[in-house]
Amino acid sequence: MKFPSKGLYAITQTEAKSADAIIAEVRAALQGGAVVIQYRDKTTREAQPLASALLQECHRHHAPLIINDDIELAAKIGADGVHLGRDDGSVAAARQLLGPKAIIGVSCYDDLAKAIDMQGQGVDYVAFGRFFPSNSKPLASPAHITTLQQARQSINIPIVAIGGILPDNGAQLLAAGADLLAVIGGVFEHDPEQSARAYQRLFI
Ligand SMILES: Cc1ncc(COP(=O)(O)OP(=O)(O)O)c(N)n1
Ligand SMILES: Cc1ncsc1CCOP(=O)(O)O
Repeated sequence: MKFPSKGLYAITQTEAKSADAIIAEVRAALQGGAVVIQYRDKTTREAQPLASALLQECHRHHAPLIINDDIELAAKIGADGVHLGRDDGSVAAARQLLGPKAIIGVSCYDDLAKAIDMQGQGVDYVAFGRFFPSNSKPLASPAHITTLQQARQSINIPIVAIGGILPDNGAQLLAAGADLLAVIGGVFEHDPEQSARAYQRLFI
């Protein structure tokens, strides 16, 4: 499945939630208009059954499921792609295991040179952030809106912004050059369907 060129990229919140609750929340976010889902699980639960159920749910809504960190899990369940951070393995390894059609995204934090390098390595999107303080990842280091503006000039794959993004602070990131807004708390700490709708209105 192709990575969307714009829209809400919703990332699961998994701590202290049952698999059924996570599936129901993801379904609601998709109904509200999320165009991509990322399964991000820092718990010790057995990931494969939940990730497979989320993949089915995503495909019912024609949205790709991206697996955070874990290339092997993505391969095992046939996910649409993987998101790689600093310590999560190379783009080449992911491409080799997942194949030419897989979506590969990378965290570039506040580093435009890295994003340009990653684009050259054939990734499908680059992500910058965090732009605002994030309860979901309080120690994430800050990125500057000027980085998004510069990225817009030199990057021609989708640009994702992340970190503390709410319906009322997201528009400035889109104006600066982001194509997609990646969100955990703003969607999953509230009514996910209504929240997703509020983000979706930023893209109309
Ligand atoms: C879309 C998107 N952007 C950035 C991140 C952060 O990834 P990473 O730096 O690997 O940190 P963790 O998410 O693993 O804590 C992301 N997950 N998704
Ligand atoms: C995973 C990650 N990386 C940088 S900020 C962040 C968390 C984003 O979550 P929220 O939308 O709740 O701030």
